[in-house]
Amino acid sequence: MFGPCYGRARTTERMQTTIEVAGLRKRFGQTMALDGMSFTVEPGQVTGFVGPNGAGKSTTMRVILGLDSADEGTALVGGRPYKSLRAPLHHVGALLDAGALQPSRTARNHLLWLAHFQGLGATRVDEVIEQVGLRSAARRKAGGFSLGMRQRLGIAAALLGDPPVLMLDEPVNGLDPEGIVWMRGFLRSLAAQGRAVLVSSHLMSELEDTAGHLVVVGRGRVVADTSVADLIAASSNGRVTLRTMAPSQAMSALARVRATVAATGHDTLTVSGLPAEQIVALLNANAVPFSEVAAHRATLEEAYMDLTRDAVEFRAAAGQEAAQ
Ligand SMILES: Nc1ncnc2c1ncn2[C@@H]1O[C@H](COP(=O)(O)OP(=O)(O)OP(=O)(O)O)[C@@H](O)[C@H]1O
Repeated sequence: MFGPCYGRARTTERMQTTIEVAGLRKRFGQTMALDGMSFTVEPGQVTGFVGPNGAGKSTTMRVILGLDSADEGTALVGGRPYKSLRAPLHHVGALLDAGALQPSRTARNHLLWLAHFQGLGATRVDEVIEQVGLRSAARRKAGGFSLGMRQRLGIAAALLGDPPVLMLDEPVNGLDPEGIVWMRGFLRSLAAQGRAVLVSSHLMSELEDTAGHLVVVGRGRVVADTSVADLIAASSNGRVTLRTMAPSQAMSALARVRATVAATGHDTLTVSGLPAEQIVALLNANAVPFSEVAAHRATLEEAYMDLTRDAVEFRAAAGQEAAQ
C-alpha cells in the first residue's frame, strides 16, 4: 500500500504522484467548458479544486481520466496520459459518481468484482473495506446504502489499486455532519501518506480544514493557484475588524478621518485605510467604547467570493440576457 500500513517499497519520484494539466480546451457546442485550464497537483497534500457550478471541474477530471477528450492541451497522471498507463488503477483512483454501482450486489461483492479486473484478490478487498469503515455493512446490498455509505464504498473502490493519485468529484456533497467530518479526516490522512489528492467542490467552506492548496477555477480556466494561507492573507490585506457597542459613534469618528467603514454585524465594523493602532487611538480620543480591534482575517469563503465574483457575474449577466 502507498500508506504506512502496508510495506511494499514504492518509488516516491515526484512525477509518479502528480497530475499535470496544461492548456486544456474543450467546447460543447456553444459552451466553452475548458478555456486553457492549467495546473499541477502535488503529492502530500489535499488540493481543493473549487469554482462555481459550470466552471469546468468535472470536465477537467473526466479529461484527466480519459473519459472525455480535450480539443487542445494535455492531461498527465504520473507524467503520462491516462490512456497510456498499463495498469491505470494502480496509478490513479477516482470517485466521480458514487451512484455508479449495481444495487443488487453486496458492497463486498461489488469490490470483489472490481478487484478481479485489476488482478487483485479478496485480501485487498477486505483491507479497503476496513480502511473506509464499512466492515459491518460489507455483506449488505449496496442499493440500500445511504449516500454517505455509497461515498465510502466509492472511495474503497478508488483505493483498491493503492494508487498514489486520487481524484474525488464533490465527495462531501450531500453528506450529513458526521459524514463530512469523517470524509475530511480521511482525505487528510490519504494526503499524509504522500498521495496527491485532488478534491472538487463548488463550496469553499467544504474544503475548510481539509485542503492545503487551492486551484480556484471560473469559466474554464484557473483564476488562482495558491496555498490556503496565502489566499487568506491576500484577501485580508489592510482590513481591521472593530467590535463595539457604539457602532454609530465609531462610524462617525472614523468617517471624520476618511477611513472606509462597513458594518459587518450588529456590533462589528470592518475598517480599511487606517492601521489598527491608529483606530485604537482615535476611539480612545473620542471616548468610543470598544471590546476588540484586530487585523481582519478573511475567511476562505470571503477570499473565494473575491476571486470568483467575475465568473459568477458573467453567468448572471449571461442568464439575464438569455431571459430577455
Ligand atoms: N456533455 C456535455 N454536453 C454539453 N455541455 C456540457 C457537457 N458537460 C459539461 N457541459 C458544460 O460545460 C460546462 C462545464 O461543466 P462542468 O460539469 O465541467 O462544470 P463543474 O465545474 O463541474 O460544475 P458543477 O459544480 O455544476 O458540477 C458547463 O457549462 C456545462 O453545462
